Amino acid sequence: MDNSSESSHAQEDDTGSTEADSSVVDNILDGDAKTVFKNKDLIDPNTIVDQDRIYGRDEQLAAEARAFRDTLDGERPPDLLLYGPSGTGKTLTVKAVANKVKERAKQKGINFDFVAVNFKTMESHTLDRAVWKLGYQTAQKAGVVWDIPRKGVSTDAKYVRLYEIVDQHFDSLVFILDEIDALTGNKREDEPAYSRLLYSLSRAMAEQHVDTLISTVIVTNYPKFRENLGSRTDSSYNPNGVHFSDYDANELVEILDRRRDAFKEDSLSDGVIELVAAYGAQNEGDARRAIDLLRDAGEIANRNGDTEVREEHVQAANDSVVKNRVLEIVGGMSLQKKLALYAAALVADVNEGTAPSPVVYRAYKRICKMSDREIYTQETVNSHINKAATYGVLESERTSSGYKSGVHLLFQFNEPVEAVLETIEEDSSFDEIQPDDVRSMAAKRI
Ligand SMILES: Nc1ncnc2c1ncn2[C@@H]1O[C@H](COP(=O)(O)OP(=O)(O)OP(=O)(O)O)[C@@H](O)[C@H]1O
Repeated sequence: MDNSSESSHAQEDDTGSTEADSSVVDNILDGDAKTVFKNKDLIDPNTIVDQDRIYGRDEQLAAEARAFRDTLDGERPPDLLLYGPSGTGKTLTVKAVANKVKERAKQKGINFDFVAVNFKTMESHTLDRAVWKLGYQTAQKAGVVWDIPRKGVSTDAKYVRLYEIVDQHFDSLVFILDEIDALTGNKREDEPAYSRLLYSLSRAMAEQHVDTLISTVIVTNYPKFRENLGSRTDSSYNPNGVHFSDYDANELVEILDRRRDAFKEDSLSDGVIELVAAYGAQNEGDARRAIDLLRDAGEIANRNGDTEVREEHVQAANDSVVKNRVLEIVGGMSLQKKLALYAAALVADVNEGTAPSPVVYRAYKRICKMSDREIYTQETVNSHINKAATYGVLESERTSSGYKSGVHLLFQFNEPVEAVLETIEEDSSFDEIQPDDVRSMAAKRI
């Protein structure tokens, strides 16, 4: 008690004093850990959960198990191509099966392992960088030092060291290559880097670089990447395709239900899982986003000192996810693009989420006058708004119905209009604009 009054004193006397800060920290660290979580790992996006927590993917698990079974017979497993939208269990299922195979292989004295690499997260998408990363991860799995610098060593030399490690440490190895289509390489080269990488990996055994049985599993949202494979890769690379579709709300309920024990008993109130699943289904049926939302709701409950996660925590978590998504897109826009989008959002706000372009242009002109900005042509304003469409904030369609001035564009918001408005209004350049004035003008003209 005394401590807290001392600390508030310290803050008044000396703003930013470390004394005040450290007592806030001490209070949190010394206090009882009040948390709704029991086993947070279960809702960590990187955890590979056991098979009994994987829902509705029997067909895919079976296809993967059939392929990997060959390892146990001393054969090279066929290459796999796992495709489908984000967060649909591609990585989870293949790693779960690979872990099982690893256990069984060990019992048979076979040294099997898998090396998973995501190419999207690399800062450069060249073949050289990809081979370096593959080598680095493989060395980690083998428990040896990857002694090759990123620069100053040829790509060939990197391959040589990679194959040396593979050959010395594994009887059978699967490379799980996530988002390989990001590996575009140098634009001047006519064959994309991923095509060259696949070719090399598929030829490693035939060219006797290794005795290890090597195969690949490609995980992608974009199976069309195959159309750009070079002809030699195309003829040597024939994976078994496994499709993953997105989840509906009921499937997400089943998935989330199997992670209930991430929370303490009775700390998830009724309806929470269903609400998270409903938001998840709106978010393209992506289980990752649904699990993240459930965890975020738990964090909010913790921050509020609540012992139970309730629907209001889920709503708050979802609002913040939506706001961050909108901020990511809108935050990077130029002022003129923001003015155009703001006009569209204000019109949509009084018209159930849709905005006809002629009304938007009037609203835009009014906004520019209020804030003393240069007024661009209608064509430019439409094209500025269409830019937001490419990021998925809204959709635009050409129509001649529903509004008196002939053929025009109709903008339909995908993201909640309030989130767009709130995000733009945080920019101080918008302070002089009176949104209600624009809203009432728009309402009269629709
Ligand atoms: N059928 C399922 N049952 C249980 N959990 C699932 C299921 N599908 C996905 N998940 C969970 O959702 C999250 C995302 O899954 P995963 O990483 O496998 O997606 P992905 O299809 O590989 O996505 P991306 O294409 O973005 O790499 C993980 O936390 C995973 O555990």
